[in-house]
Amino acid sequence: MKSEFLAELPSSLAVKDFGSPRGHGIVAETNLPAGRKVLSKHPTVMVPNSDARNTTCARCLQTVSASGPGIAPATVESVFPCEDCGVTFYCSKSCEIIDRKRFHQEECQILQKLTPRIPPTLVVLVMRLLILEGTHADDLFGLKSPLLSHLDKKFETEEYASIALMAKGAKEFSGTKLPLEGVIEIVGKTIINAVTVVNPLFDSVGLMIDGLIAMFNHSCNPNAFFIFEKGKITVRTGRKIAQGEEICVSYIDNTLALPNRLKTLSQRYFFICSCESCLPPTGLDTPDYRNDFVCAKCGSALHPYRSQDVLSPGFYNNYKSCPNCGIVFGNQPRTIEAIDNRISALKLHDSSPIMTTADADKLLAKLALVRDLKVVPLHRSPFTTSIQRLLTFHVSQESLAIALKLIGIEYFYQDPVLWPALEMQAVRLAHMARFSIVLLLVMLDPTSPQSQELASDLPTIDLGVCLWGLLDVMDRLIPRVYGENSQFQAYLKEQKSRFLSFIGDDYQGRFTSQTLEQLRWNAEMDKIRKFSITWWENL
Ligand SMILES: C[S@@+](CC[C@H](N)C(=O)[O-])C[C@H]1O[C@@H](n2cnc3c(N)ncnc32)[C@H](O)[C@@H]1O
Repeated sequence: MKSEFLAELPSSLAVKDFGSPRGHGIVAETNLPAGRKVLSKHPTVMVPNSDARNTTCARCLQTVSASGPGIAPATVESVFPCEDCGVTFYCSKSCEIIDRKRFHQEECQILQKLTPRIPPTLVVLVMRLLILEGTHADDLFGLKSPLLSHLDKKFETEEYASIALMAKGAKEFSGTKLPLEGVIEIVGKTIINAVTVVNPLFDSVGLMIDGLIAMFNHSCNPNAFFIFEKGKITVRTGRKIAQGEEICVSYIDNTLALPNRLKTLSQRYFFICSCESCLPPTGLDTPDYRNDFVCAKCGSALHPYRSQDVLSPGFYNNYKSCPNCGIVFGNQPRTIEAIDNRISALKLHDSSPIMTTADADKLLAKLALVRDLKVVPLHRSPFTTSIQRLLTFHVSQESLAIALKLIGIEYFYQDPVLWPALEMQAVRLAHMARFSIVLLLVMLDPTSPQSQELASDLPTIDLGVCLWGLLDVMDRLIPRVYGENSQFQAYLKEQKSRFLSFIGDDYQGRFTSQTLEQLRWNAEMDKIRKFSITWWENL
């Protein structure tokens, strides 16, 4: 496979053709240890989310604050608008000059005409690709290469109609000379190959596309992950990878149970996953806890969903009775299929992407109904995904009391089951960071109604010890996950000094001179666990 963008592939990696339907992927050319940076580059094209353009630099996607004041790590002090269009913002003159040269010169005129109706993020991304297409003969981002677009599968579907519509818009706005079919192909490739850019707390800040990065295939049990800092995307190994092994990342929320993952991947990326977590069992598998249910009678875990043909109606048949207490689940209502149907009928994620307090309350009430089925463990979807959504909402609203309750569920009942090893889990770090920030906000403003509510519910807890322990554990983990001198580490240090200056000189020694064991960190944290689970059980 020859393409300009492949020139940037380091010698420790190679492109391999796996044939149809998987296509190309990246394999290790040497043994790689866990935590190794395997690739780091500025993506070919990035765009900030449309609703965050005025807080995000269009060139490097660093933000003033991504979601909610005081919560998300602000990676730049300020951004300023382009003087001509006023729509695109930059963090520095150098970002503006580079961006203007590559895209914005042309894009600026388009945006001036379109203001105030700025197209959706994906269309802006495609317009930027079209600008590059018009100015570079080389195949900079793999558009002329065999990158998959899956247009054949979408033809005559609703998705195809919406792709054609987006392509029409992008063609018209950009004034490209490419025929419509060519633009449709680019939109198709963009949908399959674009990557969501997130900050260290996993809030989405924009979209990017890059030919080389697009070569990484998906696994529901990935051995590598992406991180984004200072305008660059970096691929790091999450565990040891042997020479010849494929390097895969996860495209989706991989806390989902198998049927939900398959559905998401086929709807969003148009493929049936062939990773080890989705393939038929080998007989040597360890249980995949994401697929668990619980026997309502005896409470023991059931590990279903390892079947020859996961998409057939017979898929659920191997779980008709509890292997522990022997109770026969019968035809209804407790077969796994029936449970899944009841959960789907609740339409948990029917609400619009913008959540309101009423939506959040409704979602929580529906989750209580799922809890009452007594067969879905807390670490299984839909709890994982829904609790994430609720947390993002409540943290952005600074509803700290409910946020802390939800965080307790996530931290004590979901993460340790789904990601038992703390090391190399960017997602666990993100959750710990969010946990620590919520605690810090409660402590910084003890007179707020939210803090008062927590103080009356948790009168005997030492929040300072809980917070200090989290910061301490993260301090040790961040360099392994993000590498040395990361922005995330600097952000964490800032939080540590905020905390230390808040408690004052007289008390600092208590924290800095004692181990977490001496501080009885686990015992204090356990109070948050009990507080959360009691709230959840009585919801
Ligand atoms: C971002 S591209 C990855 C590069 C792609 N293999 C290619 O040759 O262009 C995503 C596409 O690769 C394929 N793919 C990625 N991961 C896969 C997996 N685990 N199982 C099957 N196909 C996969 C799917 O066709 C998917 O839509």
